[in-house]
Amino acid sequence: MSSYPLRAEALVTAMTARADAAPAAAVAFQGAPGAYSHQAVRELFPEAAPLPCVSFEDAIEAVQAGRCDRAVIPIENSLHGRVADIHFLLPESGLFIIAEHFVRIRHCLMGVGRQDMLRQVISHPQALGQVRGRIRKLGIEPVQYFDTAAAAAHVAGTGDASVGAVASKLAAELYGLTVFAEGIEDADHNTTRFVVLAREAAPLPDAGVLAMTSMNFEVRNVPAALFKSLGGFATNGINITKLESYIRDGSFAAAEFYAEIVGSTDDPAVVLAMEELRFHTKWVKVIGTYPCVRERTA
Ligand SMILES: O=C(O)C(=O)C[C@]1(C(=O)O)C=C[C@@H](O)C=C1
Repeated sequence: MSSYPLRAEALVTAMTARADAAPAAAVAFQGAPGAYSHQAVRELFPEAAPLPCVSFEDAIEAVQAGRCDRAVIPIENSLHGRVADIHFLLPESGLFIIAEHFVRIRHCLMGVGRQDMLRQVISHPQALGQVRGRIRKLGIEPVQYFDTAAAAAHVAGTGDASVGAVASKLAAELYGLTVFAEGIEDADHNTTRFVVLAREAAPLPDAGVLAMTSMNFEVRNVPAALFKSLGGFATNGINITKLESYIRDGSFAAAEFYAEIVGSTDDPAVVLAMEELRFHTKWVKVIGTYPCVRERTA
C-alpha cells in the first residue's frame, strides 16, 4: 500500500500550537478533531477539553511534561490487531494505565463528489485495515494517511472528487464531506480498545470490582524461562488475557513481554503469582491496575 505524500501542514501547525497552550484539565489524543480517539475522549471525559496531538509521542509527552493530566490512546482493534507503536511506546513512557475503554468503530466512506468518482481513498493504516475487503470490492486504491479525521480534512481542503476518506461520521460533519456509505468495516464486531494514561497509578479498584493488571517483564534467554515465569499464574488460578513479545535494542532474542492478567496487585493470589514471576525474570514493571470493562468478559 502506498503512502500519501501530502500532510495537512496547516492542521499539524494548528494542533502543535494548541498542544503548547493546553490547560492541565485537557485530555490528549492522537489525531485531528473528529478522530476516533477524539470520540473516546468525549465518551470518557465529557467535561474535559480534548487536546489533539500529531503523534502518539506528542500525546504521551504532553502528559509527561504536565501540560495535561491524561492521554487516551488506542492499543488494539478486534479486526486489525494491535496498534504496534503504542505497545512499543508504553514501557518507555513512565506513565501508568488507569482505565480502559472500548469504542465500536463505524467507518464512513466520504468525499466531495459522488462515490463512483472515487479512485483513491485515504485514511489511517488501522482504519484501512478494518475496511480492506469492502474497499477492494469497490475497486478503489487505499492510501495511508496519518489520521482518519486529518484525511477527511485533507479531502475537504483539496476538493478533489477522485480522492475519498475513511473516517467517522463526526469527521464528515466537522469537515463538510458527503457520506457515501456508513458502516463499511469488514466485521460487525469492529471495536478498538483504548487506555487512559496518567503520570500516577490509579488507586487500586475496590474489592469486588473486577480488575486488570498490565505489566512488562524480561525473562532470561534460556529454555523454559517463560514457562517458569508464568507458572505462578497457573498454580494460583490467575487468568492471563494477553501475552506479547517484543524485539528490543535490535535483538531477535525477544525476551521482553507485555502481559495482562485478570486481578488486582493486592489480590493474595496475584501477589503469590507476581512473586514467582519476579523470581524467574530479570525485571518486572507493573504499568497499571484498573477496572476491567465488561466487553472483555462478554
Ligand atoms: O485515526 C483515528 O481516527 C484514530 O483515532 C486512530 C485509530 C487507531 O490508531 O486505531 C483509532 C481507532 C480506529 O481503530 C482507527 C484508527
